[in-house]
Amino acid sequence: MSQLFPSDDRSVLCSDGKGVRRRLEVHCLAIPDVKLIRTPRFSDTRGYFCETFQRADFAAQGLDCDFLQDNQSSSDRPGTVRGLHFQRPPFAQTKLVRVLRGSILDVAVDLRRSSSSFGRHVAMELSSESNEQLLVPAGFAHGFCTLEPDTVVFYKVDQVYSAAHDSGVNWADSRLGIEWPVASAEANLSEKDRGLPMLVDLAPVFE
Ligand SMILES: Cc1cn([C@H]2C[C@H](O)[C@@H](COP(=O)(O)OP(=O)(O)O[C@H]3O[C@H](C)C(=O)[C@H](O)[C@H]3O)O2)c(=O)[nH]c1=O
Repeated sequence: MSQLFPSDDRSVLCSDGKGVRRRLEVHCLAIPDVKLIRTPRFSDTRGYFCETFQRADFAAQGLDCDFLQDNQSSSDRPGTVRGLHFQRPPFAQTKLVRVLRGSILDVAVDLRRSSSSFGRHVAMELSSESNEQLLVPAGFAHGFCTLEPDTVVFYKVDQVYSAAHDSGVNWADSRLGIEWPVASAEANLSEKDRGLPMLVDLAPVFE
């Protein structure tokens, strides 16, 4: 499990109309381009409220995200694996991932051939209670394994779906070194995902 690096000192104090101070936290992970994001949660006797994305707040942290589409998936069983997916250029997607119900191990694999972290990954547990989101830039394959029944994942993407550009790498590729919380034989996944290539067999996609 990746350790959180100290967030750089660009955490932003953003004020709202009521003068209430709130802080958008952006933390670098072991691959710095993948960010763990915490947005403020305002709790009271009813429960909580939080803004989960606000373009200007993100841009003030150098995260200029122009999201075009929202996605949501629900997985009935723990041990359900979706991924590792990406869209090839020019439909490559940056994703902002959060969990609405349940929990996941969220994984991003660096596919940028010129990157010093090519083939390496970050893995981060996200849950509906953690108030955390993962920002996965274009150039990464993304996938997750659910840790609880009835887990709902919501994510914003900055490029629309293109079936013709949909691609992926095999989640069970041992060379990736991903410590999944489910054995390959027990995982629940699509036939499409079972047939994805190992990284060594994947044609170069991202420079
Ligand atoms: C991604 C997507 C899919 N679809 C259709 C295509 C299929 O008929 C159906 C299921 O698609 P798929 O099996 O690719 O769904 P997941 O396995 O949840 O894929 C997603 O899971 C991993 C974690 C990701 O990061 C990707 O964003 C995304 O590929 O939804 C659409 O109509 N629009 C879309 O944007």
